[in-house]
Amino acid sequence: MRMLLIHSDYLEYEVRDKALKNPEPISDEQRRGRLEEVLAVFTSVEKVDETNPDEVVEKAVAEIKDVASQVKTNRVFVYPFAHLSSELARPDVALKVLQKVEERLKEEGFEVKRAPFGYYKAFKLSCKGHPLAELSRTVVPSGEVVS
Ligand SMILES: NCC(=O)N[C@H]1[C@@H](O)[C@H](n2cnc3c(N)ncnc32)O[C@@H]1CO
Repeated sequence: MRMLLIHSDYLEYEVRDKALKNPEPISDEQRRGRLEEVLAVFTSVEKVDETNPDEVVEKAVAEIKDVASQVKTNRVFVYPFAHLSSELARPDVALKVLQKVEERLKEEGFEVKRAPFGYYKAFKLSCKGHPLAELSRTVVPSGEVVS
C-alpha cells in the first residue's frame, strides 16, 4: 500500500462519473464531502497487499497514527487514489482494505471520512506547507519486499 499524506486546511470532493463498472454504492449525502484541519491520506492498495490484507491495514493505521500525532490532528480523510502504484490490488480487495482502515482509525478515536471508491471525483485541497505537511509512506505484508 502506498500513501501520500497531506496535512491540509481542508479537503473537499464531489463525485463525478463512475470509474469502475461496479463502484461502491453511495448515498446522495456521500456524493460530496469536506473536512477541515485534516490529514488527507491518498492511498493505492497494491497487489502485494493481497497476500495479507489484515496485516497491511494494521501497518497503515500505525503509520497514519504516527503522522497524525506529529502534525497534531485527530482528523483523517481516507482517499482511494489509484495513481500511486503501477501494481494495483483488485478493486474488491482494495475497497475492503480501505473500509477496514477507516474502521480501525475510528476505533483508535480519530474523526474519519472516506471518499467513495470507484469514482472519478473533483477535489480541492489546501496543503498547509509546513515541513511535515507532505509525506509518503509505503507498507507491505511482512516477508514481502517493497518494489
Ligand atoms: N482518482 C480516482 C481514482 O483513483 N479512482 C479509483 C479508485 O477510487 C478505485 N480504485 C480501484 N482500485 C484501487 C486500488 N487498488 N487502490 C485504491 N483505489 C482503487 O477505483 C477507481 C478506478 O481505479
